[in-house]
Amino acid sequence: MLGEMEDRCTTGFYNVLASRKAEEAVWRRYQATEWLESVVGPLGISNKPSEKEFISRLRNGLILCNAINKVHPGAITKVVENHVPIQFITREPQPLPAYQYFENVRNFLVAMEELKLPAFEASDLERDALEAGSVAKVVDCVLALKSYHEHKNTNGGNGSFKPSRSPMVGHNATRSNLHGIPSDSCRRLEMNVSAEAHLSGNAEAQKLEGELVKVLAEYMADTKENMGGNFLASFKAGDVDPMKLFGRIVASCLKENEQKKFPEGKTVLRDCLKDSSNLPVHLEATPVGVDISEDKNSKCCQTCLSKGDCNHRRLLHIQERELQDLKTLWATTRKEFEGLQSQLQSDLTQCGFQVQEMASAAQGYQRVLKENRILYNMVQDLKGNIRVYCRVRPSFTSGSSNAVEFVGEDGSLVIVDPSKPTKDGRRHFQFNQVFGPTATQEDVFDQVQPLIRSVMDGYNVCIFAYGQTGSGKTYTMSGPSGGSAKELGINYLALNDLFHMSDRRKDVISYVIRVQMVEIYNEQIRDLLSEDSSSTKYPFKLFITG
Ligand SMILES: Nc1ncnc2c1ncn2[C@@H]1O[C@H](COP(=O)(O)OP(=O)(O)OP(=O)(O)O)[C@@H](O)[C@H]1O
Repeated sequence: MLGEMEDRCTTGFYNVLASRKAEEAVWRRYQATEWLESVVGPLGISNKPSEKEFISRLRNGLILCNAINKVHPGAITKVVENHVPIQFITREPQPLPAYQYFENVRNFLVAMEELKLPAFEASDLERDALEAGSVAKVVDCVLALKSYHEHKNTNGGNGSFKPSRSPMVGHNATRSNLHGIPSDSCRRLEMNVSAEAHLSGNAEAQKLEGELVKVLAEYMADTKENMGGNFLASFKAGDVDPMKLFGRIVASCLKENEQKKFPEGKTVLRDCLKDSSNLPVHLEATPVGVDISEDKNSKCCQTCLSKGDCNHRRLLHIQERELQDLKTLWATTRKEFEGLQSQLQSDLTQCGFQVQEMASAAQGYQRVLKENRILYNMVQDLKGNIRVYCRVRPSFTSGSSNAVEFVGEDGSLVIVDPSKPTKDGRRHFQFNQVFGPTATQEDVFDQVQPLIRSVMDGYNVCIFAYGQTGSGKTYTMSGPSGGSAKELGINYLALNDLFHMSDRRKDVISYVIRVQMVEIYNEQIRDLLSEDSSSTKYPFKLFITG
């Protein structure tokens, strides 16, 4: 029966504290938000934020750094800014890259350490770390900074400052079975929390002790049917040792699962009860979350522990956490770097393939071009190395008898001597092609244009006009003087073509074009471009006319 009562008593006590802790945690979070806004301006979240909102907003460390710099100017010299205007910050802002906000958070934690103010672990700000206690640690830290700020403002920074700790105990706020204790007891446990924040450590402890006594007394009174005369008599007879009973109650508080959330508990209790021979045996035997044996060799730590606190141990713990955070960050960064490296590698390989493809395509193009050129000039050869065309000039006098009797498409021409209309007066000629009196300059050039391309491919070509005076040589080769663009002769059209082709191929080959103009007259060759009229230079390339 006593065991059952102990269990109910313990459960009820926990539930009251859990309920109170939850209320306190909310109130403290609002207090922290309000103070931060008063120091750094609007945070862009509601003034009564949820745990998630609160932590999300502090995650990049910017607000924390700015706040500590306001409280203690110069505490952090370099703050990594996030240039997102406050009005654009959503409830779930885009986080900075991990390494950037880690720098802010780390600088803030170091600055808090230097001010000897309670800090938290960087991992408490992680997105997934919203577990019991992690937000409370951040809130505690902000409120400690707030208290320090107020201390500085009131005392001008004189006198030592002792941050007041959260009055909460490490217990799971979600614990159920709230019905295990009368509801009016719960109500009576509600405290004026704003007044409590100003209580000293001793007064706070005394008040908590008073509340504990009240709860236990009320609970025992409410369960008087279990408190029969035998139980009270056993107290009187000394069968029940009150110290042992209390020890058992406390030991139940420190069950292994609770130890994880309140690892300092055993150390504190050991120190409290070390002079007592009534320390329950099973409390000694209960495994705890923190192994204090590691301190056995350190006299310094033993001394510290005897005072109830060990800064070295706390620092070691913080540094271990930070080391763990750094390891995680390092692993993430290495993974990102490896990803980038393999991406770059595959991009380079891809690039290499594309260059290879382009090179082989260019090679193929050159090969095809060469084949094409060979075939093209072969066709020109097949058409005949020497080609003779005939152009019939239109008659100047209308009505005069025409000597041209027939012009065939196959290049045949029949001439009739008007003075000999018999068979003897008819002469037949065969050319590559015959241009009739109506043929235009363009018709004639179409037939010789393919030869211009052969010139550009390195073949020698000669086009010249031959005929009696007034038959139209100059007209065909140069065009009439003062004529329109349509009447330009072969010389001009061929040169135009040469320059166009040279321009089109300029990326592949550079051409040098030279022009000579000579005249053969009375079997004398004369250079028409030479200033020396007696000059008889005559190696020519393109054409002659005269
Ligand atoms: N196809 C043609 N259509 C119209 N007019 C032409 C044509 N061929 C020649 N003529 C005209 O005939 C005349 C004589 O032509 P052109 O001067 O070209 O002869 P030519 O053979 O160069 O003579 P020469 O040997 O004396 O220099 C010119 O007035 C020219 O304009």
